[in-house]
Amino acid sequence: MNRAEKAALQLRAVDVLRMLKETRTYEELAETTGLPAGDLNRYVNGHVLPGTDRAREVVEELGREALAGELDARIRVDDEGYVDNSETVFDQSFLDLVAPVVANGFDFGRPDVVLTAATDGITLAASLASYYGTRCAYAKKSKETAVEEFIEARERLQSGIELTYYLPAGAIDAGESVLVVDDLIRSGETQELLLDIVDAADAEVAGVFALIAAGDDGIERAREQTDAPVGSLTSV
Ligand SMILES: O=P(O)(O)OC[C@H]1O[C@H](OP(=O)(O)OP(=O)(O)O)[C@H](O)[C@@H]1O
Repeated sequence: MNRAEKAALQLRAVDVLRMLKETRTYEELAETTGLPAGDLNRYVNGHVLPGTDRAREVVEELGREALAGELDARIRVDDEGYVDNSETVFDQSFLDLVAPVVANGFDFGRPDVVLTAATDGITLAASLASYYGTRCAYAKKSKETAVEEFIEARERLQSGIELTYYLPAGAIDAGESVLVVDDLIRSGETQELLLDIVDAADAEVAGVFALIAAGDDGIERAREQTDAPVGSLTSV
């Protein structure tokens, strides 16, 4: 890890601690983290940065658990099992905290492109792409007027409706590594279409990630389609 990477990790740990501090006293934060309250106070106030080992623990272990807890608190599930996660996908700052935890906590290789499906996956994909310093692309259910060539993926859904996703052909180049992400995975149909697009582009799958897995079907379906790591931050 070079000096800039160390500094970035230390700053991300401070971001995670600040988020946790919003709903905790320093004593409670000390209990959650196992770190001394005095040190935490200095980190949260920006007087001192946590060392690399501590920073890594905060971001990778504590961060993942804490963010999953925060995510759970933001999810609303209605009587029919439909998930409302607008509190999460509309909060770009929260997703900016999620990105490093996802990138460090799962075994995804560094992608060239983070790919999602419009609409709700876009803010997560943007945070991850920004974290990795790579491009973000999203497939849409309709064709953009001025674009001439598309990569298309079509599927007949369980409901019987036929769904096509379109991605401008230049968005992914052959041989590139693509991390496929979405806010939610339920049946896995959307992820399957995105994986088909990666395949049609002759690109490689770096991984499949969803913030929320509604049941196991979608995750299992994605695992059948790729050997790359597949995971979610939480499940309902
Ligand atoms: O695993 P699946 O069963 O395919 O479900 C997951 C998809 O459903 C939602 O999108 P939706 O199609 O509702 O479009 P939206 O993002 O525009 O709301 C969600 O954002 C995922 O893309």
